[in-house]
Amino acid sequence: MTEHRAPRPHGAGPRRPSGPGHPRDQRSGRAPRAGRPPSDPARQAAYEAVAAVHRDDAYANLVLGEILGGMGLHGRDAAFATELTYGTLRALGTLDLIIADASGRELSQIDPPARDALRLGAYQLLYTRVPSHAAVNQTVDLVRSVAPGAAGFANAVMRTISETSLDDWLAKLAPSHDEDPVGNLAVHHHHPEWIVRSFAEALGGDLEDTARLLIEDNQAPVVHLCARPGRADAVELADEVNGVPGAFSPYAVYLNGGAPRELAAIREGRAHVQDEGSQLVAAALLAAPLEGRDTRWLDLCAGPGGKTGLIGAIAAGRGAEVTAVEVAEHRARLVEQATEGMPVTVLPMDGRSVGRDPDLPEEAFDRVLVDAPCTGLGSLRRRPESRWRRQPADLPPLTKLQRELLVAALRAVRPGGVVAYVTCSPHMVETQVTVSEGARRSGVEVDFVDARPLLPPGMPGLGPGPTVQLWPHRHGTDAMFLAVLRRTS
Ligand SMILES: C[S@@+](CC[C@H](N)C(=O)[O-])C[C@H]1O[C@@H](n2cnc3c(N)ncnc32)[C@H](O)[C@@H]1O
Repeated sequence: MTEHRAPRPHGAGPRRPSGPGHPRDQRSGRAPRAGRPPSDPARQAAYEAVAAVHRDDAYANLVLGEILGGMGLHGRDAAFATELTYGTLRALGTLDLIIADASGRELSQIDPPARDALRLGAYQLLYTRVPSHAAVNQTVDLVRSVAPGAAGFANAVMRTISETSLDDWLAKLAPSHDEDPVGNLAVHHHHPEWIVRSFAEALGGDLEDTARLLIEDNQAPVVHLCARPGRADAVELADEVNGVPGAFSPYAVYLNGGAPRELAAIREGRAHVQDEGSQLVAAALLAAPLEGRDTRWLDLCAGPGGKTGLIGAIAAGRGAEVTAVEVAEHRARLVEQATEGMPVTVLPMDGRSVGRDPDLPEEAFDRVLVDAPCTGLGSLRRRPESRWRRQPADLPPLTKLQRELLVAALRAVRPGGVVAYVTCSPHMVETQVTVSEGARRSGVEVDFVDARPLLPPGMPGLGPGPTVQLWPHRHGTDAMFLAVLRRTS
């Protein structure tokens, strides 16, 4: 196993307190022959993952697992590779500014393999405890193996970066806080400006709160389990998995580490992995007061089945039946797997066909969940690359689809029934605007139900209602949005 931890050198500039380090660069001064892979498998794995994300549009969480498995890396090597991969991908925009300045070149003028190796190298220099000489030498070795002609260039760029502390780089390259506070936050906390602006808008313009959110977005989230009602109890499950019961959801357990798929409770279908915020919004739909029949529930965007798994387990205890709709066939199959043994019927079809398909008649359901496809800006903690991949141009087609699905849901629900509209994005265009436009265009009369009392008592920071926005920095959950509408005619 390669050793990576080292005490932080005194006076080494602002670095992450718990970042990995390398105690001694055993290769210092020794150059490998061109074309040979560098000796450090963790850095090689991180490079392969970052390159695959940029070259093949891969998802880091998926591709890194395959790479680590293929290279047989585990323990501290795997942890170091993960930290380098995720940290580099999160900080990309800021690292690119620094590399461009240090090299005097546009990033587009640097060969992609050398560019990705430099990004990993700059991350080690500025955000970890890896000693500078190790970061420089290992990066030059890596560049020598992936872009042999660029080793001298990489050496010069890395040395230039290493001569300035992170604070000084940020002071030089970030816009001033007074003149451009959003631009300043974007560079300091590694988010594109348009995303910072959208978060600030959803937080009522409070930039200090926005900064807290951005900081939280750069942390790896705790894994949450959902103890399926009727199959597991959260307190007992917490004991079983050496976790702790969640702060808000009665079904939540926070894991202290380890691989969830190895847990017996997951294998046996007593629990599934699910962010606590997702549990809360799904349970809120079922907590809304309802007069009359309460046995036909609809989940209009079900794949891969996280919320259907919770709703289906509650339906089993309340004598209800769930229709779960999912347009992507492979995701519909995942819903089937996630709801095995539950009173759930999965329909692999377009949720917008309400009223046009006999399986989805109008005015037929008592409770409907629309967990709409969205930008996912509320779960950036989980997908390190997605903040740089998402673009404002993604919004118009997504919001059109969201509106159409909400209209379909309002037609599918019976008068007196309730619809929960949910997104894992706090962007106002995907939340408030979609809800008000969807309700207006649906052609049915609706009232907003105050969603706050549908969440556990005493939850802080729920705002003025009637909709609810959860936040990573306030609730430790993804930034889930919830609006509950009752059809009145
Ligand atoms: C945010 S995800 C739902 C997550 C899911 N509720 C869960 O908790 O696991 C949105 C889902 O909607 C599906 N979808 C997109 N367009 C759809 C449509 N027109 N009809 C039905 N499902 C759709 C996507 O394939 C995706 O699986």
